[in-house]
Amino acid sequence: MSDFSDAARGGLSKSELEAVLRQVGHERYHNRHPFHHRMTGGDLSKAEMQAWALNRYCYQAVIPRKDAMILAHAEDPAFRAAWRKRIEDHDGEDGWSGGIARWLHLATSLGLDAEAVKSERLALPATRFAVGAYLSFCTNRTLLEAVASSLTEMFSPLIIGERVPAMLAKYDYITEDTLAYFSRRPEQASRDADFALAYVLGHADTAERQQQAIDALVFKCDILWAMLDALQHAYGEPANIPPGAFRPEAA
Ligand SMILES: O=C(O)c1cc(C(=O)O)c2c(n1)C(=O)C(=O)c1cc(C(=O)O)[nH]c1-2
Repeated sequence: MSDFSDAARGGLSKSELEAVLRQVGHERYHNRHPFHHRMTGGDLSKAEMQAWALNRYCYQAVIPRKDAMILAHAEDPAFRAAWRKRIEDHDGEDGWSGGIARWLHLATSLGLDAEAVKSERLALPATRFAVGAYLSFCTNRTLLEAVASSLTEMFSPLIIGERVPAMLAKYDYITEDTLAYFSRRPEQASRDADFALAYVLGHADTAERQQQAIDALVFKCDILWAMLDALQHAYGEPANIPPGAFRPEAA
């Protein structure tokens, strides 16, 4: 396992920087998390699956807001034209015909109440803090760092490829319809990650900026990791459900 805090020392070529970024994902992406392994191993209770969907809704809901922050920081119209597709993917034409609506469908297919999910009231405190940290990172850091923080999407087709077949095989209450959200994501994520990676490789033109890009991706892996830590701590064995958070009987 690497400490990436000094990875750009002396400056890297574009291909070396790309290799470091891919190594960050290889070592730190949330497909390495025990909660993900329990999910793909068929070991989650239905309550844990519901808690995952309910908490993950908060992440989905913040994505277009952080992308709007990125748009606001971008001075190049061509950049904005490319990046705004991400907001359209999540919000759809009318707010409820894109990815957020499909995530809500996933949650309600698991038996959750749509209004309870949308209210985010029952999410874990750590989920709220993690998601809020992502939004403020993209608000307060440079455009390069915000774009680099989206590069976890380079690895999301991998985790989706692990998750979807396992969920269909191991949980009898999960169907293709439940998981419709994921059918479009790998293609969208590859398009978005290719664009973001080209931007980062083109704009991280000093050792300092390269290190900022690496740190941003490490930070984002930490966000995703912290969200699964919180789920495991709250709903795994023994359960430690914080006051006010989702309880299975209240679903
Ligand atoms: O299923 C996943 O594990 C996963 C991971 C990620 C990610 O790596 O950030 C995203 C998504 N899904 C996703 O659906 C999504 O729309 C998305 C947007 C972003 C981003 O940072 O802009 N990440 C992700």
